[in-house]
Amino acid sequence: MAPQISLQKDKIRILLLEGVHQSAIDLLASRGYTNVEYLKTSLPEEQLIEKIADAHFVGIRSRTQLTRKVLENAPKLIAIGCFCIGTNQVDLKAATELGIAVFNAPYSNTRSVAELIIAETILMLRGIPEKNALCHRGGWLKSASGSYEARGKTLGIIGYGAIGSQLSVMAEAIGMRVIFFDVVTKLPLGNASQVHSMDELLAQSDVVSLHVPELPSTKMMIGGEQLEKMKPGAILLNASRGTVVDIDALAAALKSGHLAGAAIDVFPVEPRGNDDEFVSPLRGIDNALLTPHIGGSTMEAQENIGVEVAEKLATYSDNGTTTSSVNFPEVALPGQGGAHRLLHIHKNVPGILSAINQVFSENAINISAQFLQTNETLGYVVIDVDAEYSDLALEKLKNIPGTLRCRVLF
Ligand SMILES: NC(=O)C1=CN([C@@H]2O[C@H](COP(=O)(O)OP(=O)(O)OC[C@H]3O[C@@H](n4cnc5c(N)ncnc54)[C@H](O)[C@@H]3O)[C@@H](O)[C@H]2O)C=CC1
Ligand SMILES: O=C(O)C(=O)COP(=O)(O)O
Repeated sequence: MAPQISLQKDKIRILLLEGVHQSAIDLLASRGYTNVEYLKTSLPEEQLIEKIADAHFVGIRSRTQLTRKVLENAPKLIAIGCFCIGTNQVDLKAATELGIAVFNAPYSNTRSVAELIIAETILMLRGIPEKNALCHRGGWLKSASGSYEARGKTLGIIGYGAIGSQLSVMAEAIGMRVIFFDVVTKLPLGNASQVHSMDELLAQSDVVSLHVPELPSTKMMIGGEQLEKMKPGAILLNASRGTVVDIDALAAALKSGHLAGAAIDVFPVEPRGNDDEFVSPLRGIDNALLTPHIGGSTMEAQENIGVEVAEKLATYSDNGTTTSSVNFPEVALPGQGGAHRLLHIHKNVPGILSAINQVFSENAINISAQFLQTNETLGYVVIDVDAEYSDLALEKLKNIPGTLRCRVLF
């Protein structure tokens, strides 16, 4: 039977992991949600299952793995807030099948990533990581050999989305030639141009920067073969996802000297928190500039993300609005006035809508407003009724076969 959720705000439990910004807690409090458990790290699966068992909302960043097993053990969960861009850490199929809405912050940290990549481009073209490491060991490598200006060099961007396209504009501003490869035809900004294959991009670029999401099609998209196709002395930058690059092949390409350097922000396996050890085949390679997944970690980005995602969760909780959800049909809902609002999330299969409408006609319940939106998998119906009928309607609605979640808002 689908879980019934209709609670006073102080009974709504919110679990926030991975040290999301204080702005999220403040926003939630300003909307009346104070029952928040706050952890600075992600949790391993078993501990997560324990914590999430009672949670109505969970907030995570890129590290917490919300697997099907975890979600199936979260009977009260209404929505997930990814306080970041990527949603690959969530089993979206499972979330959708379970009627759990997922939200993220698609833009708030994009500028931070693009700025970091510009900085790294310049540092890598000058061989700074290696020179810096030598200085720390008492060495002194004062030499122009292998050091270049960014001006006039070719930057190849793989994935020309929110980050890739901003990077394109910034790179042109320092005099770089920009080419990009994307699976979708994109409007090139400035003088950038789209190339038709990744091989073409790899063959032409002095610096290659990856800005694709983690998808089955992007996993290991840069392996030994692709690294081989890069120009000798080229530089690889990855601030997308660790699984996009074959890290062992990259270590080999750096050790052989085929690549001049790499700046890597994301790794196939990352520590859960700041107290855990970072293990990687790239450790100890001086011309690898390694950063602990901080592409989007600026005060500005984190504060904005905190507000943005907390706002989406609070609004979904308050009135059922799903605008910009990554897996739910999008509905922007007006206030409900004095009515009680029933939210019915169901499998998108034939017959459910008529079963829903039957509940109201058979029980002579007047509907004051009704909203419906579907996507391939889900149907989302919102029905406003007089307060006196909501308990009866809820009871009947949640027993309709195919119901995933049903709750009432007072
Ligand atoms: N290091 C960090 O802290 C951060 C990392 N990220 C990562 O960066 C990724 C990209 O972010 P956005 O630019 O905002 O995403 P986006 O969705 O705006 O752009 C991604 C682009 O990649 C393209 N793409 C997809 N598959 C491709 C393929 N096989 N080959 C070439 N292009 C392909 C898409 O068509 C799209 O244009 C995020 O998904 C996230 O994983 C995002 C923010 C911070
Ligand atoms: O926004 C993203 O996708 C990121 O990778 C940033 O992740 P984070 O919030 O820093 O764990």
